[in-house]
Amino acid sequence: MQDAPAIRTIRISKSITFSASHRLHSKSLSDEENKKLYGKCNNLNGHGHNYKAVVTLQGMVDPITGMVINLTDLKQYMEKAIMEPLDHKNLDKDVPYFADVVSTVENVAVFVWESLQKHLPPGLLYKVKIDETDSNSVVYMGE
Ligand SMILES: Nc1nc2c(c(=O)[nH]1)N=C([C@H](O)[C@H](O)COP(=O)(O)OP(=O)(O)OP(=O)(O)O)CN2
Ligand SMILES: [Zn+2]
Repeated sequence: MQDAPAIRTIRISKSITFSASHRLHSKSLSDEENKKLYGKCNNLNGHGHNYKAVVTLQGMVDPITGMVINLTDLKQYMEKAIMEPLDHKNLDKDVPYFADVVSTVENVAVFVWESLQKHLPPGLLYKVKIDETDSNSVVYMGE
């Protein structure tokens, strides 16, 4: 008799890049306070980034398919949840979520998490990492 196959938990990641412009500005602060806090990032013209989003899922490896998720399917979910709403957008003007939420990289990560939760099969999302520049990045795990 054969042993039952081990049920293993794996974390699997896929990354994409998207380009977007934004301006750091809080509606809860005066213009002067905004300028003092955000400096050049509060300039009216805004500025752009090539963001990188790394999405990590955690789940069981299906013993039949050998997969936690088909990475081709994950790519489609990321297109819907990340590329469609954010790529080549002005975050503050084009994305309703950021109308009253400051478009920091922290809040971009929360947006991406919440958007993915609407598109992915339940219970799989583990971690979202957003690189805003080569030197600035955040990790959000839904806490
Ligand atoms: N907590 C946060 N602080 C800042 C954010 C942010 O999203 N969260 N964003 C900015 C700016 O928008 C900008 O994206 C980054 O600014 P900065 O790090 O000063 O960028 P530089 O390219 O000039 O920095 P280097 O480290 O020299 O690459 C600011 N703060
Ligand atoms: Zn910025």
